[in-house]
Amino acid sequence: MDEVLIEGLRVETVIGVYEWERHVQQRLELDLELTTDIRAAARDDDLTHTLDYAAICERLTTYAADNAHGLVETFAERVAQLVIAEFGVRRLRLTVRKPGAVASARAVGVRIEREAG
Ligand SMILES: Nc1nc2c(c(=O)[nH]1)N=C([C@H](O)[C@@H](O)CO)CN2
Repeated sequence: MDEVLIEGLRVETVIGVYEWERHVQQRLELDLELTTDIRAAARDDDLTHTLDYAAICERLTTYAADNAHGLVETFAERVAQLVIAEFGVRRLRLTVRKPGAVASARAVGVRIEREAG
């Protein structure tokens, strides 16, 4: 099966388990691998037959700006379910990185795989 890719999407959001983190915006970086079949889009050269990665990036940026979470795990799960529900994605792999959370690490985060249904 084919995949539509989004790599290194930077979003600003309220995220963290500590009290001070409830009052600041922090950056998360998202990678998504979205399983789909691109053959109809390629055959007809038609965006409406595939996943519009620009539309998904815009939606996730808005979601992050409008919602607060404690754990990166919670953010990842909500984003995965949103992408499945709103964009009709059947299967995805999502990596969420929180750069700067641990000074001695380039980034920390989670990676999940989810399927519709
Ligand atoms: N597995 C996780 N561990 C930690 C998280 C998290 O979301 N998932 N969060 C924190 C703090 O918010 C930290 O990022 C502040 O620097 C600690 N551990």
